[in-house]
Amino acid sequence: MTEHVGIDTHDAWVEFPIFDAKTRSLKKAFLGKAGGAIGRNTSDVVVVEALRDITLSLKEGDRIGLVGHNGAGKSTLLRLLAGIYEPSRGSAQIRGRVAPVFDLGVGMDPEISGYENIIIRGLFLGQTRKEMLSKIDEIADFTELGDYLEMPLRTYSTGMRVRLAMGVVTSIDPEILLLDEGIGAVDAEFMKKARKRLEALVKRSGILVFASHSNEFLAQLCDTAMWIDHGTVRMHGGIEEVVGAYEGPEAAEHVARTIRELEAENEREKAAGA
Ligand SMILES: Nc1ncnc2c1ncn2[C@@H]1O[C@H](COP(=O)(O)OP(=O)(O)OP(=O)(O)O)[C@@H](O)[C@H]1O
Repeated sequence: MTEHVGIDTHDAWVEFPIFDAKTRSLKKAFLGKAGGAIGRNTSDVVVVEALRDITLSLKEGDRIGLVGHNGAGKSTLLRLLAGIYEPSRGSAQIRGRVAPVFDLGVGMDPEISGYENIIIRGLFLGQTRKEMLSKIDEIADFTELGDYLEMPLRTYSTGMRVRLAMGVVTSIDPEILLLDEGIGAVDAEFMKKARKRLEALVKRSGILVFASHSNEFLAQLCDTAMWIDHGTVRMHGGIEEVVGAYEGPEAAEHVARTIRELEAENEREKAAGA
């Protein structure tokens, strides 16, 4: 039986043709320190091979973090999973309602107020105006933006925009949540609150895929990790193990400590609530 919510990609590639590249002498795929390989396709056009041979299977309850160098392909993978990019080779099958929290500008209008943007972003994510109106007070409370919600969005800082986007996304029950780096722009206290909502959301159903350079955030939100290296999957496993292989033992210890602290905090909250 096919599960209702799931992600399956098979040998998926994403290539960007670059028609104005000045690399006439380029014969073979070239690998730099940052970025995907630069090569040529069958029509001899220069292409950036942002993702190569990505085979990945995620099911309900999976919370996966993406790590890797600049230009490794993390954001491209999120866009592939969001259906923004089609694989140029191979296949990608996404089942479930997807909510991407990146490109914070998408589905938002800088000239209208925070309140109006909450509605607009909800519509962009497939909600009706009526549904959004019934949730708007709760979302407004969650964002803690107060009177700023009456102000045009262009007056907001990055972190304030992320608060708005997180409020909308966690209120609409997406089945697949795709988060990019940008959410690191919120302060520690808000992150704690957002994490609780995200955890609850992922528990209710759902899959989380989160690309970040912050091991702290990764440890807080994910339970497995995938190391993307020059567009390919280098390693997929427990978060501590993958961060350790990518960054070394100190980073792995930081992850382990963060997980222990979270567990202790959850225990304390449980005891206080009992
Ligand atoms: N629209 C595009 N056109 C051409 N090349 C692109 C495009 N988007 C991404 N790339 C290339 O694809 C590769 C992967 O980029 P991507 O943004 O996915 O990396 P990333 O792992 O998210 O990096 P970072 O950690 O720096 O955000 C890079 O080589 C980049 O140059």
